[in-house]
Order: sequence, then C-alpha cells, then structure tokens
Amino acid sequence: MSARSGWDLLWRMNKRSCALTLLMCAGVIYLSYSFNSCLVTNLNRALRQQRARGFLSFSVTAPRTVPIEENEKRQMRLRQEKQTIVRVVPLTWTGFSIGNETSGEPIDGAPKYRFLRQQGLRPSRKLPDALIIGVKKGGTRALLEFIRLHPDVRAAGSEVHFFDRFYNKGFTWYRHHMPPTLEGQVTMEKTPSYFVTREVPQRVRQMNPSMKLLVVVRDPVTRAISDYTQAASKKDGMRRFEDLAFLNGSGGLVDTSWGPVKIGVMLVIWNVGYIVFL
Ligand SMILES: Nc1ncnc2c1ncn2[C@@H]1O[C@H](COP(=O)(O)OS(=O)(=O)O)[C@@H](OP(=O)(O)O)[C@H]1O
Repeated sequence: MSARSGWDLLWRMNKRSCALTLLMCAGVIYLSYSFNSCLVTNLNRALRQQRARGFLSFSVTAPRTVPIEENEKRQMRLRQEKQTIVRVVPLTWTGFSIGNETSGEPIDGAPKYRFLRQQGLRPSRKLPDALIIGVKKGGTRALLEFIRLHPDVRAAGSEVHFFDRFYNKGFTWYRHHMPPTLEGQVTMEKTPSYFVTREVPQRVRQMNPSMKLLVVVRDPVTRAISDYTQAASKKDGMRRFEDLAFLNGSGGLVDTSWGPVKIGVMLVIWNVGYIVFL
C-alpha cells in the first residue's frame, strides 16, 4: 500500500468516526431532553394534584437531596406553623340549618368548618354590618361579588329581603340567613328593593344606627330599560317600553309612577347623608 492510499484510508475512517461521534452526541442530547421534559411534566402534574387535593394544606416541595422522612417531617412542621397563622375563609356559603345553632354560638358540627376548628377558630353568624340597598339593575350583584372576594368579608349569597318582606320573622331569622363569620370579619347582604321600600330606612336604623349602606347608581334611563328587559324576559306579551314609560303614549310626558321609572326618582326616602354612593 502506498503512503497516499494509506492517508486516504485514514481520512475516510476519521470521517466515519466523526459522523458516528456526532450521531451519538445527538442521540444523548435527544435522550436527556426527553427525560427532562418527562420529569418536568410529571412534577407539574404531581404539584397540581397535590394543590387540588388539599387547598388548605400548604405543602412545600422538598429538594431532591433531602431524604424522604426528613422532608415529610419538615412539611408537617411547616404546615403546623402555617396553620397557626393562616386564617382559612371559604368565600361562599350555600346552606344553613336553623335549629342546630343558637344565636351567636359557634357552628360546631359542620364538617366544612373542620379546618377552622383545627386552627382554634370558631365561626358564628352575626347580623350584617353593611347592606347594598340598591339600586336594582345598578350592578349590585357585581359589586357584592367583588367585595366578597376580600377574605374579611362574608356575604349572604341570595337576596334576603328581611327589611322589606320578612321583617316580621325577627332578627334571629335574619341572623340565620347570614354566613358564619370569624371575629373581625364583615357580614354583608344585598337586597336592591330596600332602596324603594318606605319602611326600610327606619327599620335599618332601629336595628343598627351605624349600619353601612351602599348604593350603586346608574343612569335612570338605561337602568329603566334594563329593568324592563328583565321583566319582559319573564312575561309574555308585555307592552312596548315606550308605551309604558310615557303617559298616554304621548312620547313626551314621562310616567313616573311606572315601576322602572319610579326607581329612578326614589332617592327621597333615604337620608342621603348615610349612604355611600358608587
Ligand atoms: N361591572 C359592571 N359594570 C357595569 N354594569 C354591570 C357590571 N356588572 C353588571 N352590570 C350590569 O348591571 C345590571 C345588573 O344589575 P344588578 O346586579 O344590580 O341586577 S339585580 O338588581 O340584582 O337584578 C346588568 O345590566 P343590563 O345588562 O343593562 O341589564 C348588568 O349588565
């Protein structure tokens, strides 16, 4: 074999081994990438499941170097520490049972308050400290939902109508319709018809002279249209808005005795100094 053909052979062999090396590198990179992404996906799934399983347990993922037993102990310690300082407040309350609880006493039996009891907290129902009194179709539901996002506010889910419809049922009835609260939490409810019921201001004042009153105001015309639209959606064959809103179908003289218009001019029954307008 000549020297030249020897070099050629070596060159061809180097090219082959280079290609092989490159191929192997690519394989290693691909395998490690797949392994890592698989690991990350599994970790994410495990974390999500853990979070979903215990929304009240504050677990911390330990570094992989910490032995499992030690990690568990650390998690338990962390949980205990957190439980002493974290106040867990469910944002919604869907049911209550009259008869099991007496006024202002803690709700002991309900399993949903187990976490609070474990933390030494004892929720009880109170009469409201604040009312959203109207106006109907002013965005009162939205306001209540925004306010009750605050952990120190708890609100009755539906309209209670105590001061206008069920006043004769008494304060115990009213309190049982309020959600259980912890000390320092504000209790609220919203009933837009309070704004247009003549007896309500006096009744509210009698129950609690320092009650906070909130009113969402809205342009009376669009409010009336919204009110009418809601009514028309529930009742077939309702007359047209303009037929009801104007006297004798005049198109000029507004009928202020018609419900949806009347609400727009009802402010007179309240002492506006007591109300927060939004
Ligand atoms: N964030 C916000 N901003 C402005 N407007 C809002 C908001 N949220 C609700 N809305 C409108 O308020 C109308 C419903 O009001 P209420 O929740 O007070 O209705 S009710 O009295 O409890 O039936 C209703 O009005 P219409 O859509 O004109 O009927 C809602 O669209």
